[in-house]
Amino acid sequence: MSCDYLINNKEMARQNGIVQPLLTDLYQITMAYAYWKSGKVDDTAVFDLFFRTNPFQGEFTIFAGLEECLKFLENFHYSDSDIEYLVQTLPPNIEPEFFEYLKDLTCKDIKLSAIEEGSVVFPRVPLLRVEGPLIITQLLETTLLTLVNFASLMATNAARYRMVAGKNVSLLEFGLRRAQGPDGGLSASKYSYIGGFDGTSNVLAGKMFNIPVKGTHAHSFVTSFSTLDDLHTAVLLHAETQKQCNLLELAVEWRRRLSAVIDVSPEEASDGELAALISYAQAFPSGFLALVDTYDVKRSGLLNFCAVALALNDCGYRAVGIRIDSGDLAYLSVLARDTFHQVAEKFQLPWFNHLTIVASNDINEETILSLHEQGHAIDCFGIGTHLVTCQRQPALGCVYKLVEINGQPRIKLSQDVGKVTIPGHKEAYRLFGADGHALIDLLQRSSEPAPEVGQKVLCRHPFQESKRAYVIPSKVEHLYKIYWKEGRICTFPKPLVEVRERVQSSLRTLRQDIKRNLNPTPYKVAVSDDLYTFIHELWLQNAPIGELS
Ligand SMILES: Nc1ncnc2c1ncn2[C@@H]1O[C@H](COP(=O)(O)OP(=O)(O)OP(=O)(O)O)[C@@H](O)[C@H]1O
Ligand SMILES: O=P(O)(O)OC[C@H]1O[C@H](OP(=O)(O)OP(=O)(O)O)[C@H](O)[C@@H]1O
Ligand SMILES: O=C(O)c1cccnc1
Ligand SMILES: [Mg+2]
Repeated sequence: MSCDYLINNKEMARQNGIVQPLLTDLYQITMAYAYWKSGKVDDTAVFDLFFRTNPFQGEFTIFAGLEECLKFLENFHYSDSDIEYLVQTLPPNIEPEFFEYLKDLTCKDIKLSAIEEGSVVFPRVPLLRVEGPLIITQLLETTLLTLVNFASLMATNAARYRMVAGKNVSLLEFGLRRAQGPDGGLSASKYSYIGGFDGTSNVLAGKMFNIPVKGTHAHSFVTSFSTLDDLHTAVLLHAETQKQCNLLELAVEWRRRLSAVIDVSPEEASDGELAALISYAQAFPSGFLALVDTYDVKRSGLLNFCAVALALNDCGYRAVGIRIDSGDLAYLSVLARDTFHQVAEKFQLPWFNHLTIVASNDINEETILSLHEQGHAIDCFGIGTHLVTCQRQPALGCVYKLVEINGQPRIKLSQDVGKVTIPGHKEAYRLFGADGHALIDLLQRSSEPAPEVGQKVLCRHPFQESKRAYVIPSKVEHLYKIYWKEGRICTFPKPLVEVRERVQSSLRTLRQDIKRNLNPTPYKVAVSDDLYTFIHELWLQNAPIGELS
């Protein structure tokens, strides 16, 4: 606990400065005034934060963003300049006492219950339950939504990439340049890591969240060299003996010798590219990973890379690998691997077989699936645009709905049954079958006893009377923990690596057909018999009876 607290405090100090009470919609503050003016200061409310549909045509979502929500609650306070701004911005008839009220507002009376961050979650099951004074619970709406929506969408997207890539491939997030602004980029890096990426190219994300930072180099580095004369020095000190090696001479000689093995003439290969790779190798002799597609992978890049890698080997270093950023990634990666095998055999260097092949260039889930089908030799995908912009579905639709006020349930009706809210203060349970898989999520009224292992429970579709099933759970998981109460965090969020592990362990509890890419089976979310009756009675009470004329 003390260790968690330290981690938490360290990150707390680095909270994203723009997450603050005014990062909200104006209507939250105008409603707060109207509530205040109509004497609702002591009213208490319960809000549920949930989504209605899984993203990416999938049947699961990963819940993320909880830690940031807790930081927000902890720091919730209107500064003097916030109040000044509101005084200027709201209409002049606002009573000054309202601003005095806002000045003193904190989250000390809020209770926040939530599902553990990194868990698989499903439509309609509240991710957060926020209880407390009506005005403050209302004021939290937009900020909590913005903190949970993108985080969960991103973590889900990343987890889907991890699923299609499989566990033997590394995934790097390269998206900062394409992200929806700086904050979108930072969040994308953080939640990609949670979702199962291995690292990011985003240096600030690395520093802030302790995520491994990784990368190669750009085409501009290669094109900045045009001849071998562009090299300032040819020298590299030997890794062990520290003797001066002439890396340039060695590489040129290796290129000549290799041309027979690889069947490419050294005259075809670019000298500028060779100079660039030598220069990069001098700078990073132990971390030499070269971009090989600037001119022509087959005719230039591979030959130049192998020449520099063998020259480095003469100096006591092992190269790391290559990156391919254009062309047919299946074909070129296999070509590169075949080349490495040939070199390994010819020069008795077994490690050459295992050089890393990184692929990038507009990669998405479908590309990875297609590459797997075709066969490829890629060890690592660098993914930017499609991942961080969630191009396949740019938003998750979490909503924040009032379900109880002053102990009285509230229901929001809609012509669209899917949009009717499930009223009242509820608990959520995950029921597991004998084989260890999650079977169903069950919502109950909080006053009901929890379902028990081995005891038959009637699970009902919330709106379709005929859809119901008995479940005898082998395991019951209560999905909520209280994270915030009496003005403080009471369950500390776990460090990022543990949330990342939680994503994978939680996904393992889902049957394969729920996770498959094409036409996955929906996971069932049900309500208890009691809650079913409660919803429908309240529905009838609230739905006006029409008159036909
Ligand atoms: N073997 C493959 N199977 C399926 N998709 C692939 C394969 N190889 C590459 N791709 C994808 O095909 C697209 C190729 O895009 P595009 O034609 O714009 O790139 P390019 O011409 O190869 O490269 P650039 O324009 O950057 O020089 C990319 O999205 C890439 O990820
Ligand atoms: O393709 P993404 O998934 O977004 O990954 C990031 C891209 O960013 C880099 O180059 P950039 O796209 O800036 O230039 P290039 O496409 O001309 O290489 C890199 O080479 C990738 O192609
Ligand atoms: O390090 C890389 O290779 C990288 C980083 C960002 C974008 N594209 C590539
Ligand atoms: Mg690109």
